[in-house]
Amino acid sequence: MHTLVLLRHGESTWNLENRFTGWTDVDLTPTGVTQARDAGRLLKAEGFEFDLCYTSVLKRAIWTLWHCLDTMDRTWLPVVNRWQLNERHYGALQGLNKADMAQQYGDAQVLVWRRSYDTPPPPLTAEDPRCERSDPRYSGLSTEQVPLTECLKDTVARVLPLWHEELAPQIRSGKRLLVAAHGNSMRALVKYLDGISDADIVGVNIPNGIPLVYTLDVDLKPVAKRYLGDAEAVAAAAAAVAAQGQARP
Ligand SMILES: O=C(O)[C@@H](CO)OP(=O)(O)O
Repeated sequence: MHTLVLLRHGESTWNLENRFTGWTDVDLTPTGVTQARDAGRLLKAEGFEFDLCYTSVLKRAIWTLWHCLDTMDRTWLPVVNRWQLNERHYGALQGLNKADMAQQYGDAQVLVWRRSYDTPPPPLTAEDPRCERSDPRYSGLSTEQVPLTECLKDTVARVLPLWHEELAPQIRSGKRLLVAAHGNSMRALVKYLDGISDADIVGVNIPNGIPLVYTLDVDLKPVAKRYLGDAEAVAAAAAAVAAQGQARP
């Protein structure tokens, strides 16, 4: 048996402002820092140990991992940053308010943009100042690898090769992994691990800063899965994420 822990970043400044974020590199809020440290406390209290950590190249996930590890007194653990763990690219919606968009286009359209498997939001243009193609952290990628928008299917197409080529072999070799990532890069991985259909993934929302623990068999098939902490609080936090895409009453 293997243990894998996934952790969505704590609340970010744009989570608080209810703005589509995607590849925009925004910071944690004080609440987000507290959530990350609480995640570390929960993991430590249950005696979790890790050999290797993975995160994205976006600071809300990086800081979440650092705060979590600091709370566990494990800042010395090796950390690998991979752009493939970045949040799904939100295209031309990046920076816009989710409730405003629901007011303008309707809750159903915003749900399609946020949660459908294969409908991407409208793309950025390459000339848009929000476009990340000239960002030095992506200088090793081809132009096409830096997306102008993504649906979840596109995110799956970059997360799964990382899973098969790096994460899964590390786990098989006996390493205990902690992966700090984002709502939709985690949904991509959860969809694969749990065999969730394209239709059912629409209803899956990942709360901020709560460790999700998988027990995997020798073939890396999940035999158990649980969020740490109070189950009602976890459900309420996931429901709050789902509600972010609704127009204000
Ligand atoms: O804006 C985003 O990048 C993501 C995560 O915060 O939002 P959503 O939950 O709408 O996919």
